[in-house]
Amino acid sequence: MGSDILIVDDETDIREIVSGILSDEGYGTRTAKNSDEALKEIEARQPGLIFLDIWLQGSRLDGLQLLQVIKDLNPALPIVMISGHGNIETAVSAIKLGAYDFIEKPFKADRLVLVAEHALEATRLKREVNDLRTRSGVTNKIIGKSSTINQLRQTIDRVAASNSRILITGAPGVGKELAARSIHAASSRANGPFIVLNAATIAPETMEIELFGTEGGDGHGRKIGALEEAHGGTLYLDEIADMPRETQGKILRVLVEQNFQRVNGTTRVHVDVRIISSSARDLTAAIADGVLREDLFHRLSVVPVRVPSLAERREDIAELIDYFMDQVSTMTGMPRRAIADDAMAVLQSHDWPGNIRQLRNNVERLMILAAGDPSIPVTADMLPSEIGALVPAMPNGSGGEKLLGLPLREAREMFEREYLVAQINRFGGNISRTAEFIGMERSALHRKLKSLRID
Ligand SMILES: Nc1ncnc2c1ncn2[C@@H]1O[C@H](COP(=O)(O)OP(=O)(O)OP(=O)(O)O)[C@@H](O)[C@H]1O
Repeated sequence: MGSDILIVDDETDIREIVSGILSDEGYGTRTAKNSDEALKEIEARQPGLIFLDIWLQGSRLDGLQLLQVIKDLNPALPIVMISGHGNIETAVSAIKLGAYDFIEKPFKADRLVLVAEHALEATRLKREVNDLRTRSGVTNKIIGKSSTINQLRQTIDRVAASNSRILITGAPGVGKELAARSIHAASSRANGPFIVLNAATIAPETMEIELFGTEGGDGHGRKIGALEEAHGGTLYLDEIADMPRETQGKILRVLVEQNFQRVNGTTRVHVDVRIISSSARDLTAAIADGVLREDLFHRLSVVPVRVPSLAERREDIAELIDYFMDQVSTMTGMPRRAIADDAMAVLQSHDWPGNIRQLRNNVERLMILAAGDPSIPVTADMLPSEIGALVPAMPNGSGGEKLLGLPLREAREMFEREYLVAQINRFGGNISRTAEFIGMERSALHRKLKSLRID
């Protein structure tokens, strides 16, 4: 059976006709003659789509009022208004209130079916996009409560409102693109496109086609470039210093003139695009080396924004891990794992040269590889070696991960125990030789071994 459609109209004929046409198409239908019946049906089970008469005579709420109540209950539920001949203005106000579309009486069966199909399809796509966003982690949520990340949030809010060009700097994987997306989402261009062009991943010879598009020829078909696609929105130019110098000159012209020519084109294309650029490189050095044009740098960097590295905000690590666990779990269905104190201590003291991206990858790897019962917390020795390797190893060759989860006194005892056992073994159990080597009196070593409970 197709989706479940609720038809709300005070006229019996209309209810029957609409319901008949839609059930012939394979949809499940229900009907209601007034607002209370409609709300009861929605309460019993949420329909996939509602056809709603604008007037709804003899009803406690008229069509427009009911529309508002339903939209408050569930903003995502699509509603198509049924409008009488001559009240198009009301139908238009219904659309402003959130209705998906309207059909005007008398209507043709084809038109009714088409509108139903479109409304259901649009809702399905919206749901799918949301779902994919959550699964792929492409959300605009900036996680963290550290003062450095709060400062970044404030800067984003401040710069979003202006239309100025922004240059975002920060180490690889710190969240520069996420910051750019957040700026776009908080700006007046939020409903326009956000287009990403990563100069580091595009071959220099195709850069201009990607950026400006082409009229075709030269073995390429016609193609719209990123600048044109971003019209009315934001273009994010990632790794700006990786652009060929010649292209940099052309970008500079676009910034000055707000228009450009497609490759092999003859006319100029006018665009309204906000440019946010970024780089993980030291741009002063890139300018000195002649890699980045200084004039372009100044044009792009009207407002500089720096995203702090993860090592500058270690207090956010626990919350980030929690967030990524949720994300990976939604994405893959794998259960979340609790992190034991010693493992958390290692994760928080790691340097994270790949920043948040590396942390996210490691959380994912951990969830895939941490063997055993999912209800057992992940301990330090279960962490990927990439992270554990930076922790000093213990004398017995095992990783020293556990040490970091302990207070100094216990950590020292643990180390001394492992150290002494290894030395005694090295000297074949000979306490005198061990004492001599480690620089202790024989009697002191005996006392030490006793206090550490080493036989
Ligand atoms: N504060 C944060 N909260 C939640 N997720 C974050 C945060 N910062 C970054 N991420 C996530 O980390 C990953 C890397 O972020 P992003 O791609 O924005 O980094 P980048 O600095 O642009 O990287 P590159 O230097 O490689 O271009 C993304 O999955 C992003 O969603």
